[in-house]
Amino acid sequence: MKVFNTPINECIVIEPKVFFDERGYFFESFNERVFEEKTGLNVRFIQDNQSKSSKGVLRGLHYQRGKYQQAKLVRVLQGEVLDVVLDLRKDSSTYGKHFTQVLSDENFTQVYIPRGCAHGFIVKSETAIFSYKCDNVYNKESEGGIIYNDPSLGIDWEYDLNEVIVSDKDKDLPLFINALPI
Ligand SMILES: Cc1cn([C@H]2C[C@H](O)[C@@H](COP(=O)(O)OP(=O)(O)O[C@H]3O[C@@H](C)C(=O)[C@@H](O)[C@H]3O)O2)c(=O)[nH]c1=O
Repeated sequence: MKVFNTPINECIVIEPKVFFDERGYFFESFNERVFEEKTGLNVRFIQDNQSKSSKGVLRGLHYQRGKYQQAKLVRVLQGEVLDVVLDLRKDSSTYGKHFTQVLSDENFTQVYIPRGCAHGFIVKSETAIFSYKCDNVYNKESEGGIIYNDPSLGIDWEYDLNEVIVSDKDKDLPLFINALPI
């Protein structure tokens, strides 16, 4: 497993070691000991989530607030997405900055998203199955979000934004400047 820093503090890209043979492939998608050793992070993941989306579906940008903040370890089981992380930590030198990463069933790449960051993704393939671990439980009342097309963020989703499929909830999210505190 290889670990790479990103332009966002404590946000890490992980490339697992994949073993290919005549049957297909095998890899450890998460190993607590190796994760701790390579990242230096001590995170206890307690919830796993999975979603399936069609091409053009954009989910985000989402975060949970207060005592329900979540760190996430995200990856794609099938298909390809562009993943986006936005730093909302006012005390972070990368506050307001974002980072994008292609995640697919071919690159096996994972992104570790620290607490205090918003997260979203857009599906580039016909469908995509997205899977992620969280270090805190879901809490509806603690949800926060930022509108994906906020011009002040300048996120290049590498997709025609007139064609995206967004939930009603996500269409109503505020601009970054009006976002609820983390
Ligand atoms: C996130 C979540 C949702 N739900 C429910 C609430 C709702 O009825 C249904 C769908 O929820 P949403 O529309 O919020 O799902 P979705 O838009 O996929 O939300 C997710 O987006 C990505 C980008 C993230 O980073 C995740 O943390 C999460 O916020 O599932 C849970 O029961 N547990 C959970 O952990």
